[in-house]
Amino acid sequence: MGLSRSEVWNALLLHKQEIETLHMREMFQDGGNRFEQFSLQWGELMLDYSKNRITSRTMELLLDLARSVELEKRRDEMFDGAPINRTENRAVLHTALRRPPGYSLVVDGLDLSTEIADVLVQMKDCCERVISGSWKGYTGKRMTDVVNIGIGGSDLGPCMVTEALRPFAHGHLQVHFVSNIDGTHISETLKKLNPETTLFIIASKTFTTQETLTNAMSARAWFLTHAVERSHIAKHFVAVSTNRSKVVEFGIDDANMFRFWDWVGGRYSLWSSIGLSIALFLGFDRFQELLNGACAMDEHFRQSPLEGNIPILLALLGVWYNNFFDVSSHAVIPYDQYLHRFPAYLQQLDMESNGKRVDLAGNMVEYATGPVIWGEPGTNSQHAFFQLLHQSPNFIPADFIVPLKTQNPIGEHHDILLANCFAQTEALMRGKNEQEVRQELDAAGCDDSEMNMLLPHKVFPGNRPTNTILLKELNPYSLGALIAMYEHKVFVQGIIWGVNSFDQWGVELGKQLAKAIFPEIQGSETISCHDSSTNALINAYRDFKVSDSQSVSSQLSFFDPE
Ligand SMILES: O=P(O)(O)OC[C@H]1O[C@](O)(CO)[C@@H](O)[C@@H]1O
Repeated sequence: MGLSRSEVWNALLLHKQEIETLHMREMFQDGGNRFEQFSLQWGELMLDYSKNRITSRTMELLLDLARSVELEKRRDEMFDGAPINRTENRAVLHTALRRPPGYSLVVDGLDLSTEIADVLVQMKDCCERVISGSWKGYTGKRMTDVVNIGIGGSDLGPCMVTEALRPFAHGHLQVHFVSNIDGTHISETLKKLNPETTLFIIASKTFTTQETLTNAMSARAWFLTHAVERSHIAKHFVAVSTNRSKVVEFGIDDANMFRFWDWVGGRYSLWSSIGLSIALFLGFDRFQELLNGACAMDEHFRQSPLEGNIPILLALLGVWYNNFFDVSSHAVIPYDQYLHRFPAYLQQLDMESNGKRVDLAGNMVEYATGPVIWGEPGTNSQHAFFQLLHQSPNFIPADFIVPLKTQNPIGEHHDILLANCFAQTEALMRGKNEQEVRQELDAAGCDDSEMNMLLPHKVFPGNRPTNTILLKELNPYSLGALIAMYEHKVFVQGIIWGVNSFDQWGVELGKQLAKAIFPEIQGSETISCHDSSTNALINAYRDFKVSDSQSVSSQLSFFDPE
């Protein structure tokens, strides 16, 4: 029977109607300690989910929903290496990358732990050589800069982590990330670099990704204009990939390849050798702490009962709004500038995983799946889109992520930051009702006509749900745990919705069409084989290129409305 026709789904629909009119403000007033009831402490991480539109009955029903899809069994299948990525017939074992040494995991007769340990040793050795300066460039100088060239999972995770953990960096190296095919990205990055002291990491699981290979070739060409000798490439280019033959074909020394495996999904790969840029920036020990934090969260996810399990609770709350309140978006607001890339990272993790319209059997789902994930750090976001969070007709649930310790204790900055954060979740929950606005306007001396004009604009409906995730400190260990927490949240939602969270066929069509359009853009024929819109766009660009190459003035007249 389909999920949306199941008994528990119907019970949730009915329950939603019962509690729909309840306001969280009243729920907090109605005796009992909601915070105690709906919060969890796990090590140095605390989840406060009391500011949600839930009662204890809601949570019982949501937990029943989780049980009805045999969540625990499905979770164990993932950890044990069953081929749960069915459309690609692969296991999903990024969790194996962060297990402690000596933990054996045999899949298809192969002990993965030995392979994983070997690559970690290779990464550690590379880090030690680069950090100590014994890894020398073609003129005998030590490396000062590392450029990670990759895209999607081969960029977003390492980029987010190195930004988040900047205060923990060794200070011996700068890291740069080049992902976009837009030549601006690599050009602006290369401008800052000295070829004699730069190490390029070409990071691509498949080693066939157009953006990464094009950027890598441009980097190699730039390097060779300075270094001249091709043999120098070995000292300045390393690769991270599952595809040895393509790496060698590209011209990277076999010894300079750090491998990983097809059972590591791109968006789950920062724990693998894709994390080399992280390890180089922070030092290998700190990278290991990141793995340890993730491993601790894995154990929490595997062993805690459903009702005390942080990723499961977050996933169920997401399902509650997505499927029963028709909310299709979820905001993530870190109150920490170092986490400024965290929402972008989560977008791929969540949306590439659960943005699916068919279930595992290939049937269309009859309910919403993955929400749109978006966000920006506080307090900047307060001055950008919080207006909508507070007063739009529909509500958008949000996660507030808050490290209690600042790495930059200057003046009162941190106290003001946290005051704002706590005020926002309180305001979103409480709102401001008509009576309160009236009192305020009265006190300000408003007459009746002004009062009536202003009143509706100044009312805040409140009842807008938030989760607050407090971390004692943002450090490698807690960040590892935080990322793993979201990975498992996404996994749980995928299980509930019955989709394959580990493939991404939806990115293929655009890639295929771009391959067809590329030669058309470079040719001399007027294009007429697409729809009229696409033909016109291609032809406009081709015409522009011709006129641009003839004169700068014709370039300007192209945009002239006359
Ligand atoms: O690491 P690769 O193989 O270059 O792929 C990069 C990214 O491209 C995608 O396949 C989507 O286009 C992602 O899933 C992946 O993280």
